[in-house]
Amino acid sequence: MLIFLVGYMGCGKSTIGRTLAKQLGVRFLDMDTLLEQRCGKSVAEIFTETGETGFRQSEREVLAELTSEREAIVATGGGAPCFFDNMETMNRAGLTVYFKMSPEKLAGRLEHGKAKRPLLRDKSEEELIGFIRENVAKREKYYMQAKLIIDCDGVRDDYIAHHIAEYIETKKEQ
Ligand SMILES: Nc1ncnc2c1ncn2[C@@H]1O[C@H](COP(=O)(O)OP(=O)(O)OP(=O)(O)O)[C@@H](O)[C@H]1O
Ligand SMILES: O=C(O)C1=C[C@@H](O)[C@@H](O)[C@H](O)C1
Ligand SMILES: [Mg+2]
Repeated sequence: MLIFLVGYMGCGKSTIGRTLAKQLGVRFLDMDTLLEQRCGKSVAEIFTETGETGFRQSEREVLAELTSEREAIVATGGGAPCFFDNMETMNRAGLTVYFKMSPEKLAGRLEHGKAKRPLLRDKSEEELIGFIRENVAKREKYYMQAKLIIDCDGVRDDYIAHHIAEYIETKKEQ
């Protein structure tokens, strides 16, 4: 099965995705990493050199290539589902899972990881929570189109991984 993990920056797509892929014995792919390899630049450099428009275009191309994978866990870019018809593309190609997390929790996690994330890097500590609140509110209509929605606030990573594994099992039985 091809599984796309979606959600805001910091919700744990890469961390949990890697663990889950190991558990299920399938490949783990990270869209941001694939994009960096393809462009030979970091996400931050791609934003600086081509703007967000260029970044979203490359992101879309990476996603198009990924849809031909048969079995993998994909940690998507935090904004990927919210541009073009990307969410529809993922829903057609496989299982989509939204890691839903409150802006307060996300801000706490992202305070120290701003440098690598171009949309956050110029935000002060005070601005961060407001920006995340507004941005999540705009994006949720896309994230909520995921086939499986997991409320991740106060939930341990291993439980989230277990929940997804169980969901896949029940789908196989149907
Ligand atoms: N269970 C956890 N508890 C606290 N912090 C965590 C937990 N899991 C991950 N983090 C931290 O949250 C940050 C984001 O985690 P991760 O990179 O997995 O998120 P992501 O959804 O892939 O984000 P992005 O879309 O920016 O790639 C990291 O700095 C990581 O150390
Ligand atoms: O939420 C976003 O728009 C982003 C999330 C990251 O995964 C990267 O794809 C990039 O920093 C943009
Ligand atoms: Mg990630």
